[in-house]
Amino acid sequence: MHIGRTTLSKFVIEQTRGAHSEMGALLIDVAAAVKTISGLVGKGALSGFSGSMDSTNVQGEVQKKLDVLTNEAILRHCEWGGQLAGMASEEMDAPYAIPAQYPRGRYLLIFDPLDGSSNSDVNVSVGTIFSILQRSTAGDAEAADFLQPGAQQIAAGYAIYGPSTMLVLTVGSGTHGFTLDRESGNFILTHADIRVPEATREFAINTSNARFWEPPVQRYVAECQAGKTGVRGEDFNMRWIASMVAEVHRILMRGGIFMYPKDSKDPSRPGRLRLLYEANPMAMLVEQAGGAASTGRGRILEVVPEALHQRVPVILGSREEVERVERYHHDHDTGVDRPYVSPLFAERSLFRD
Ligand SMILES: O=P(O)(O)OC[C@H]1O[C@](O)(COP(=O)(O)O)[C@@H](O)[C@@H]1O
Ligand SMILES: [Mg+2]
Ligand SMILES: [Mg+2]
Repeated sequence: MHIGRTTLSKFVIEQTRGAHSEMGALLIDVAAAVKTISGLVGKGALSGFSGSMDSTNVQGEVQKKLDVLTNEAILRHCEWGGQLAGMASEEMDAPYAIPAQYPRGRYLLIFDPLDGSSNSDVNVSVGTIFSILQRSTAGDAEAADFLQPGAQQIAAGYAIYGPSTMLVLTVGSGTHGFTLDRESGNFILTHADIRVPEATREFAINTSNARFWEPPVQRYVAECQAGKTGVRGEDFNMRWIASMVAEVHRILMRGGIFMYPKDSKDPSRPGRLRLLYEANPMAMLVEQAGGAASTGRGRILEVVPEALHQRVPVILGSREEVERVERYHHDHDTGVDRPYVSPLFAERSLFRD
């Protein structure tokens, strides 16, 4: 495909020809919503929408004004087109029913309208994540219709609102990036067939949670930190933006591993990130780009969902690194590995003679 002048509309019409031709129109509506959100987010403090609301969402998180506005933007752009049986989002307790006056279709759209929203007031990249599933029959969707393993996604993508706005998309045949041309208003294919480098030396994890991690993750991170002096024999670099979209985008561009693993901080939660509208779409994008996405104990895309807002451990990125972390989980679960000993307490450390 000729890079430079292929627009998103042209691309999706070509790629969804046949069984999923109606989905092309839905993706074009999603892209229109992304453009609206890009404008809103890009105004920054001038929009008058900085800061938090008095409300919390279903996960008990204080909603930002932008969480609510971006959610509305996607609902309004996508509800009328006739492709959808329903929508669900991080910001709504239950699925959104398509208003009676609009036609229905067989697709389900589930999204995180503003990912990394804690960053929106500090002018750091945020994003939108979305996943498209299908219902076997047309009609109004219920929550149970969304509870499908990620392997059944028909399409997935994210938008990143950074110095440039990009929409990164898969319809099951590779992962492709489009950059918003602000002059023409078109998304132009600028990153065809993105490939995640297999081996890398960059990791991303919120180390403030280190004491709550399981031993396999403590082992992996300790080995990265030990660098040249440890078993890896090489120095690693670390990044943490606190915006999953920005982390995944960096990994798609230059490799690395991103982890929000299982931890014991809140025993009622098996992880921080949400399966259906954060982990699954990102897992599909990363796998389609040749990377891997795991809970540490299995492929994310094979997790059978039990609830709309279910959380899941996430370890994704360059294949070799993800497989190593999986191996450490396996070693731990089967008792093969030695217990992790903090360097502070190891032989000839601060606390030993
Ligand atoms: O506060 P932490 O632990 O750094 O969490 C950051 C994580 O939370 C998230 O911001 C959650 O997304 P939301 O902003 O959509 O709730 C992820 O993007 C990111 O990986
Ligand atoms: Mg999010
Ligand atoms: Mg969000």
